[in-house]
Amino acid sequence: MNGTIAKAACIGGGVIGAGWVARLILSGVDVDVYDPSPEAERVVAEVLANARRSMPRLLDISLPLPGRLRFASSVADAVAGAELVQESVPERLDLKRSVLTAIDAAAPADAIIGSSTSGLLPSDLQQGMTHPERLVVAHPYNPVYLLPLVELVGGQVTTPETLTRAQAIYTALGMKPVTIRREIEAFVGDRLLEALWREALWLVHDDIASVTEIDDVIRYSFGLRWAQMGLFQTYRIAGGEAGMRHFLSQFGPALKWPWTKLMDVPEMDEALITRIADQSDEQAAGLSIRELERIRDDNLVAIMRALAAQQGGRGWGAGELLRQQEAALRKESTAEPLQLVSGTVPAEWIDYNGHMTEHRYLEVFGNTTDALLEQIGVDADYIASGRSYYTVETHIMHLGEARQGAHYGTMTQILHADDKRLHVFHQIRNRETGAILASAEQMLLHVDAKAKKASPAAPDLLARVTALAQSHADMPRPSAMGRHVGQRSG
Ligand SMILES: NC(=O)C1=CN([C@@H]2O[C@H](COP(=O)(O)OP(=O)(O)OC[C@H]3O[C@@H](n4cnc5c(N)ncnc54)[C@H](O)[C@@H]3O)[C@@H](O)[C@H]2O)C=CC1
Ligand SMILES: C[N+](C)(C)CC(=O)CC(=O)[O-]
Repeated sequence: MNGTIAKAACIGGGVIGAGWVARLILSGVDVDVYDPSPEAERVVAEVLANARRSMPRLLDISLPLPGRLRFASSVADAVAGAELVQESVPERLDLKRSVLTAIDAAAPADAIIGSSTSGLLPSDLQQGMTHPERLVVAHPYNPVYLLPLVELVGGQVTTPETLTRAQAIYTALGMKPVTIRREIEAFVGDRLLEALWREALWLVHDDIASVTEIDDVIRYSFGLRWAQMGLFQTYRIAGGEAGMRHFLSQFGPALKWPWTKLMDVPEMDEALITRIADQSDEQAAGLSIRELERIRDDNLVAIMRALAAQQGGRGWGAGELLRQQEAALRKESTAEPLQLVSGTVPAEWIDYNGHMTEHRYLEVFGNTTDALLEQIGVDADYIASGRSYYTVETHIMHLGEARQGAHYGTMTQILHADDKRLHVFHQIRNRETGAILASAEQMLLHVDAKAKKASPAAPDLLARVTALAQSHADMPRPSAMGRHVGQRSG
């Protein structure tokens, strides 16, 4: 089922609601927001600015053109025409019931209603709704515009069709929906986080460790492990060659030892609050929330892009999801020439002249060629069969400057393809101004990597690349085609 939607409504535009707005807008969905707070527009604008800065850097392909953002005057005004309504008001059952009832009364009959609740039961939220069958808990993780998980939890009267439709909608937003089999308070993620949080509070309460020391224990060890393998797979490995069964037999008894105070939680009195807050202030070292958010976002993008580069470029974990999202976006891209790679010029690409340095252009063109090869079927399996393409010639022309933060996109035209040669013309353009920043004419040769010599491409691959070349045959030939270095223009 195709879950692409055109319009959504976000009721509540705080930390999480604004994150939903950002993910939806940058996924090309029009969003109406309703939030009575006078601060809502500012908060949404600041979170959206963070998302515009980071979300495009996750992928090597352009995100869809952004949707339209509008602030509505009421719930009814916001939900008109919405296919998805995402509720993100404060975690109070009475307030959520009241808001969900108002949404239910005004939303289109086929709209899905998702609640961002961190732990309230969907069956409790459904009380009082006229159409409770369309309510599903859709619990995200902060920042919503970068972390892909959304826990889907149905209530007693949520229909299977609602869950299926919700899966498709959130998947189309580039997310990883995980449907929890039975409702339980705090679902899965927050129950696990709550266990860790309670223990951490005791450690601070009993002055065993400070907030910084606890955070360092997490981020220099299992925090890194959990970013790519979770808990069980990590412990399977920890069991050595005998695997999980050995791990359980060896470490199972520890579960009976008094290692934990989990069944208890320290009194959150003023003394403990002050101690935690003071230590947290010291840990923040003067950085504002927005500065910490940008550091967090840069780190998350780097981790997820690193995961996307694993397994021969097929990706692992959250990185594999990024590759799947890129493939889905490429299928939607009917534009000619091919738009294969996009991104935002990061600070580390800027040289002493204050603009994007030259080798980064070759990096972008190289990524573009890789994306083209992936699209025509030169994937890990094809390469494992001992065949590939080598780039044998590149002529790059620098036509404009790219400054830090510039949003760029590539365009690729196939100039010629035969059984051994693939002649392409890439361009990098500024996606906001349309200015062409650079071009690269490349000749690729299909090779038998074992014999180290040119060889004919596999018939099905040749058919695909020939068809692509034919679809580009009517495009105007680039004026720079065939130029040599130093040739006068005109
Ligand atoms: N902060 C977090 O890390 C996460 C929070 N959540 C859940 O998301 C929901 C919202 O939490 P936050 O965004 O953190 O809270 P928040 O306090 O940052 O935002 C709540 C927003 O709701 C607005 N609001 C209050 N009454 C409203 C009404 N009647 N109609 C429309 N808007 C109204 C407020 O003005 C505020 O902007 C909660 O259910 C929370 O458990 C879920 C995942 C993570
Ligand atoms: C603290 N919290 C319960 C609101 C956290 C969540 O619900 C999920 C998250 O983003 O950690």
